[in-house]
This record gives sequence, structure tokens and C-alpha cells, in this order.
Amino acid sequence: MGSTEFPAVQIKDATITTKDGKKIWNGISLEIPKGIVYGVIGESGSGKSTLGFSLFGMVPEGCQMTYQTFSILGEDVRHFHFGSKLFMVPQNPNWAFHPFRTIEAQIKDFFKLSKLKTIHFESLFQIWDRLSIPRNHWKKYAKTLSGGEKQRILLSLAFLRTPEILVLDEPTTGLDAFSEKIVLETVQNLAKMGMTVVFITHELRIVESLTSQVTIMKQGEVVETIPVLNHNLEPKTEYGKQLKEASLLFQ
Ligand SMILES: Nc1ncnc2c1ncn2[C@@H]1O[C@H](COP(=O)(O)OP(=O)(O)OP(=O)(O)O)[C@@H](O)[C@H]1O
Repeated sequence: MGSTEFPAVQIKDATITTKDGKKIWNGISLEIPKGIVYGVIGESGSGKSTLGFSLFGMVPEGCQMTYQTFSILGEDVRHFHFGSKLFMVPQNPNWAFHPFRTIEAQIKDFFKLSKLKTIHFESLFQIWDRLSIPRNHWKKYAKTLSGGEKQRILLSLAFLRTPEILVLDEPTTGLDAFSEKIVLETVQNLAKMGMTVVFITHELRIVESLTSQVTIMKQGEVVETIPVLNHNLEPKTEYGKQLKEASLLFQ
């Protein structure tokens, strides 16, 4: 059976427990269809970033995960060889870069590891231009770049690499309005090409403008999963409604 018949991600009753018995996730279930921009929203500490890392089979240090189903493109997460199929731009991009190596050296390594034979750096630089990344960052040490700049460089690699599933964890935090618009438009175009994008954010405004389905999380649980119709999210639960009201106050 080909992987095209499966959803991008299917999670049923997944729980992540710390050494002291605290539940970071408490029986999470969700299904991410292929080829859409899927939003994950919720307050700080609700377990959103944990979802991004869990797709790579990673759980927070010292924690245990149990589940009834946890599959990526139809394969159990523990056996899934993500290779170039899955790419994540983490909220904190620092772990992806060695601080004392140049961006050039690290991107060249990335291309080697990705087994990309023909590398057109000009295509990469054109994406950098669109994302407002100065071309002279190529020769700089990672430690001299801001977190937002490193996050956008990772994003540019994702755009070049076109994985089947792209996980973006708060990719617009710290961006000016112009760069944010470009990122959101690019994400939309990637989804139109068939890529599944998991977009983690705490900004309801972005979720409504970009995604077609959203999971709202709170304290390690899924509160509800709902479609976004005409750029409008209509939560059914009390918590979802409060989240929407709170976001309207800050618009
Ligand atoms: N190694 C760990 N041991 C124990 N608890 C942890 C560990 N790593 C993360 N946590 C806890 O797991 C919970 C979920 O964290 P997560 O980073 O997924 O939240 P989040 O929704 O992404 O928050 P934010 O929006 O602030 O990034 C938090 O309460 C966090 O303190």
C-alpha cells in the first residue's frame, strides 16, 4: 500500500510522562491530513513544541511516551525514517547551528548530508532575498546572527528542500510585517504544491489567515480540532471561545 493513502500524521491517545509522573501530554489524539496548512495553537506550556519534536520520535529529556497509534505517512513513528520527508524549523534555532562555524560551512554540510548533488546557491540566495536575509550572512559565524535570522535561514533550507511534511514552530516571531507576509505567502504556496505544513503558533490571527484546520491545545490536552472557514475560526468549546476573544482584544 502506498503512503499516499495515509494521513500525514495520525496520533491516537498519546501520553508523555516525566520522571516525576507529570503529564506533558495527557492522551492526545489528532489527525493531520496531507497537503494542508494545519495550525496548532494554545497557551505557553500547552505542549505544542513537544508535538513538533515528537514527529521525529523525540520526547523531552527523561520523559516516556506511550500511545495507541502514532504514525507518520502511515508508518509508526519509532520506525519512520524521516530522511528528507520531514523538516522542522524549531522555535529556538540555536540547537541547529554550531555557534563558532560559518553559515556557509554549515549549509554546505547540510547539503552534503541531504545528498543534494547539484547545489544552486543562487536559488538559495534568491530565497534569502525574499526573506530579507542579507547575503553577507553567508560568511558570518552563527553566533553573530539573531535568533530570527537563524530561523529564517532554516526556513530558506526548507523551501529549497521541499520535504513532504514541514513543521514550523513560531516561524514569524520577531519578524517585521513585510517579512511575515512573505513567510506566510511562501508557506501557502508550498501547501498548494502538496506539502503538509504543521504551523505551531500562539497567534490566532495567523492561524485564521493561513490554515485550513486547527487544533487547540491546553495543558497537554487537545481541547478541540476545528476547520477554518473563510479565514474565520469558530471555536465550540469555552476555552476556544476565550482564546478567540483574548486575541480580538489585541488586534
Ligand atoms: N525535559 C522536560 N522535563 C519535564 N518537563 C518538560 C521537559 N521539557 C518540557 N517540559 C514541559 O512540557 C510542557 C510543554 O512544553 P512545550 O515546549 O511543548 O510547550 P509549548 O506549548 O510549545 O510552549 P511555548 O508556547 O511557550 O513554546 C511545559 O510545561 C514544559 O515545561
